[in-house]
Amino acid sequence: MLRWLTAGESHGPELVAILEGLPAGVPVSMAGIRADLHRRTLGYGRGARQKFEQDELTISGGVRFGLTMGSPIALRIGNTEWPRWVEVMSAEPVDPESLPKGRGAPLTRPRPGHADLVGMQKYGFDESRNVLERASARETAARVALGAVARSFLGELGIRLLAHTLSIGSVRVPEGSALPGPADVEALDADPLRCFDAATSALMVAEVDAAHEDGDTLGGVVEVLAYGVPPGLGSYTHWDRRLDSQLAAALMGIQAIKGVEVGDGFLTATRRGSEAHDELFQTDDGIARSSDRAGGTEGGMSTGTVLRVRAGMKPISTVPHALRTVDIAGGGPAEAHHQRSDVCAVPAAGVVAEAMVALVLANAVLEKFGGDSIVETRRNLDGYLAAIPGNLRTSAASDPLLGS
Ligand SMILES: Cc1cc2nc3c(=O)[nH]c(=O)nc-3n(C[C@H](O)[C@H](O)[C@H](O)COP(=O)(O)O)c2cc1C
Ligand SMILES: C=C(O[C@@H]1CC(C(=O)O)=C[C@@H](OP(=O)(O)O)[C@H]1O)C(=O)O
Repeated sequence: MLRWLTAGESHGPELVAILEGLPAGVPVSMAGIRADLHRRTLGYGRGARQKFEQDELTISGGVRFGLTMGSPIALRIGNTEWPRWVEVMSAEPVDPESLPKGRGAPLTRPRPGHADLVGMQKYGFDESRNVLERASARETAARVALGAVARSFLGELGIRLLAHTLSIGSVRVPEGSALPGPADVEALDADPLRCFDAATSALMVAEVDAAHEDGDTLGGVVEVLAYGVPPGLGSYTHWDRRLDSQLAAALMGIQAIKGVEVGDGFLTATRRGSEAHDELFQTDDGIARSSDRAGGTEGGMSTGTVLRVRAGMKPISTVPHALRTVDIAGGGPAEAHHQRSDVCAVPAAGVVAEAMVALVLANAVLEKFGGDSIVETRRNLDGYLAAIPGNLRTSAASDPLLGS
């Protein structure tokens, strides 16, 4: 089993992440993790902080000479903003009078849609600094770093992931458009909205510009695709063993994600049964499916076809055209606190979603195939695929990367 944990605040000295349970021999490079951290900072509509803050990565355990050792992997991501926040985020007590006027001021006008108000109620704070510091999606940098390691493990087994943007606000990629594949990752990284359809991407840019001009914010939908996933990850035998339930929980665990779909999801619920499922037929090299509406899971297990999951993100809650709230210090109506924020962080949410799917799949792979070294895991996977009788095999056409 894979276990992982993150700690750290948005304006604290650093984020810390630990990943435990990965076999030895998995390649892990600082450059690879940094590349993923960089991808998370991209996207048209992100705020100023992404431009000036650098993710300062340190690997402080579990990796030697570029390979995992089987021991817990410890990652640290320094916040280069820290020098400006040393007093405000001091672990030691400080004299409140000595705090800088702006950054150190109590935040008493909770933002609707953010964690501010309920966080104060729940933890007994009289202003929201302690809440927003941890509720902030800054923490997703730590998850993306962990996801990069999980992705490297999956890559060793021929599993490749990518994320792309399906919609921004009301602008959506046309239904039935071609799916991007592993070879398209560079093009997706280069697109301002991580959108595979150039015409739609241009409309999305205009949608972000319009929201920005209006002092408003936007959400949208991202889709994560995983190629090369073997059949049989997860299980129908119990609710929490289902791969789809684990994927849904992981995606919902990302800040601001309010809906998850597996495959065609809610659209499938509107179809008749005859139009909703993926029919099976025999080919020369195995059983194929006529379509991929299910998104690569049946009965809570991966089918061996491309895995496809979606996450819907609500618009950023720090709205420049400030929302109405109450000032809990003086009582009475007020405008919600606003300094700076992203107009739209959907492309970044896609990169985070990819990391979360990678962590879920890595865990599911280890649960099924185990192994203390990557050689052992690969041997177990190959043995399992080879042992599936010929009349039950999935056609390679279902997912060219799987090739079984
Ligand atoms: C990548 C990413 C970037 C975000 N950037 C901001 C931001 O700049 N300002 C903001 O108010 N919320 C931002 N959010 C959303 C908040 O983190 C989120 O609204 C908050 O945690 C409450 O959402 P919840 O109700 O889903 O927990 C971002 C979320 C993600 C995933
Ligand atoms: C710092 C990141 O995202 C932050 C997520 C975030 C929020 O409320 O979630 C609010 C913003 O932080 P601040 O209010 O300090 O500008 C974003 O910049 C990051 O993703 O690295």
